Amino acid sequence: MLHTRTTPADRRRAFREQLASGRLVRMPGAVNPYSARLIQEAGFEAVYLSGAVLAAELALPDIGLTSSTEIAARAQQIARVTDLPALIDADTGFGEPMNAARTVQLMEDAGLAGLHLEDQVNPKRCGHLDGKTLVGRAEMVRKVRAAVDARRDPGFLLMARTDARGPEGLKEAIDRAKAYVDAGADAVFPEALAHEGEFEAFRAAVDVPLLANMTEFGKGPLLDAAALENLGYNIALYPVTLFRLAMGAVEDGLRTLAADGTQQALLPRMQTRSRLYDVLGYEEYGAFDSAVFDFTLPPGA
Ligand SMILES: C[C@](O)(C(=O)O)[C@H](CC(=O)O)C(=O)O
Ligand SMILES: [Mg+2]
Repeated sequence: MLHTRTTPADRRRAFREQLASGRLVRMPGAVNPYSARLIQEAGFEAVYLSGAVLAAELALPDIGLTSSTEIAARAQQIARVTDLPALIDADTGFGEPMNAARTVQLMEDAGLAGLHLEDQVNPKRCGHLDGKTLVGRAEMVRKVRAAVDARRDPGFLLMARTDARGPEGLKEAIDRAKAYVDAGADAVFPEALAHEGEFEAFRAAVDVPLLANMTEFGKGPLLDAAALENLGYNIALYPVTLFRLAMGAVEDGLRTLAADGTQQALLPRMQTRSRLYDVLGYEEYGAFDSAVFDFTLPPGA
């Protein structure tokens, strides 16, 4: 009811334990606080806050237009309603190393379990597009060091993402990942690996927990959870999956509503009123005031 019963420290500890367990952490991207509760209820281990989704929900492309304070505010709303650890996509850290340092503290304060920073220049782009440009390795190392220095809770996970595979090849991606780990990154996100063999090579070369980005319509294969666990990956990321599903349903629904002049045909595809109230824990609010839950819903509602 109302909010989570766990503290950010509890969730950071749980996340570290999950990553050390050798079991795959399945991490769908939330589209809003409500969907974070659905992710938890469906039995997933962690929640992601995707930069692409945070931008798209503001009807913006994923090119680094959102600000750190803007996404921290959204992150706090999401972290507040789930007991799952939440990892946020902090893009390039929103500027120079000192901006990345401030971003770390904002995300700690938002109650998240960790963040990732990537080595693209600004304006950045989706990691699965062509034409990416990277900052120099030394500059990204400075950014990672600044993030590590700024972190106040050692439980907060700092993940480095390298976008090098596309523009510079697998070897450069591995070398950069190692440099970022030496600079203090706790985990690595190798973006846009092309096939299973590359996932394997990356795992063999890098010693820290690894994230596998299973984004749809991208450059890589959609490996299933069993395959990723066998490959030794620690996190399976489904960053934009719920957003794409939800928006697909919204578009279909709008077409039907416009064509039929009524939403009658859509009812079987809708979440019902009673299911909505279940997810919200509506009934439990009667513990504060019995008058808030003293009604019955009609059958089928
Ligand atoms: C993971 C990602 O950074 C995101 O913002 O969710 C994106 C996902 C996408 O655009 O499909 C990325 O891979 O760059
Ligand atoms: Mg992103």
